[in-house]
Amino acid sequence: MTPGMTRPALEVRHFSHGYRETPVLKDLSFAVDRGDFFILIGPNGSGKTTLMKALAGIIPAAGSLKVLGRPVESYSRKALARHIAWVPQQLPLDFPFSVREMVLMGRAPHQGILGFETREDMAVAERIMAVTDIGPLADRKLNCLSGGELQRVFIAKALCQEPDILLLDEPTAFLDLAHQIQVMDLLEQLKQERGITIVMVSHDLNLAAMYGDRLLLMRDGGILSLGSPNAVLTFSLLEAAYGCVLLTEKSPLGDFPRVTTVPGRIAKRAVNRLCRQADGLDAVAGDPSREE
Ligand SMILES: Nc1ncnc2c1ncn2[C@@H]1O[C@H](COP(=O)(O)OP(=O)(O)OP(=O)(O)O)[C@@H](O)[C@H]1O
Repeated sequence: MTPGMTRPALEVRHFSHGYRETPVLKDLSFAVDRGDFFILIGPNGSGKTTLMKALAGIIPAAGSLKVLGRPVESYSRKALARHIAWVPQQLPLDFPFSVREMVLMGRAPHQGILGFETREDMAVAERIMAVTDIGPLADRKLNCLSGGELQRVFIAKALCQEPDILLLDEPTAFLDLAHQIQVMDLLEQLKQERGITIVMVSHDLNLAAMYGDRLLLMRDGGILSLGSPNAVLTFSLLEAAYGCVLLTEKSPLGDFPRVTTVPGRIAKRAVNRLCRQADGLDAVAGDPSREE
């Protein structure tokens, strides 16, 4: 076994970051195991993107970060890019490049000083464009693509880096349902067949439940919970994080939870019904006019 294979992919110790005076990441410590599908969840503004940017080295953070057992500072920029690839949430639209050119840019960390593409670089790019379903778009300019197509191009560019660790900020945000599953299946396949560690942000708790090995639930710049989907996606933790009622139950698809959003009017009716039951007024059950 290669030295360092047993070390976590990422080790975060006492990570803190603030924008101006406001603390956004508050002393976070955790590790991501190699080959894990690790998903960050949490409400808007809880610090998920900031944490991902700090892991990707885009913004500084106080504390320490080890990548594959080595301090992140010990890597050159190019060496780090051979280990970690990053797909941001906000994708640049204004590049005057074709899809193929953009995907090939992912090969840069593997190229020599002159940056010429080899036959192998071209073959890797073509293979990855095929698996990400963007082959037919190869000659289109980026500014002529839909949001979902652009998202798949940037995922393909990151995969072209052939990284050990893939960081993705809401990679399914602009995708239709079929492409959401296609991208998540592809990430799962990369994890299973190549041992790639996947760290991603998602607002989709059901995708997180179905694909995640471990979930990190953030609230207000801190870690509210870290563990398996069954441990993290509980009624009380989700209510504490999101401040709304979410129905959690065992999924009919496997040993993971299914989370259903509950509209306010239905939550209110359910609470009213429970209150009436507690008061011994069950006779009104079934009379919708009494449920409001
Ligand atoms: N460049 C910035 N300057 C100042 N404050 C920022 C900046 N970027 C983010 N913030 C603030 O930091 C906090 C965390 O933002 P962040 O984008 O990390 O949250 P998030 O959990 O990813 O949110 P979302 O789910 O909405 O994408 C928010 O209060 C946000 O307003």
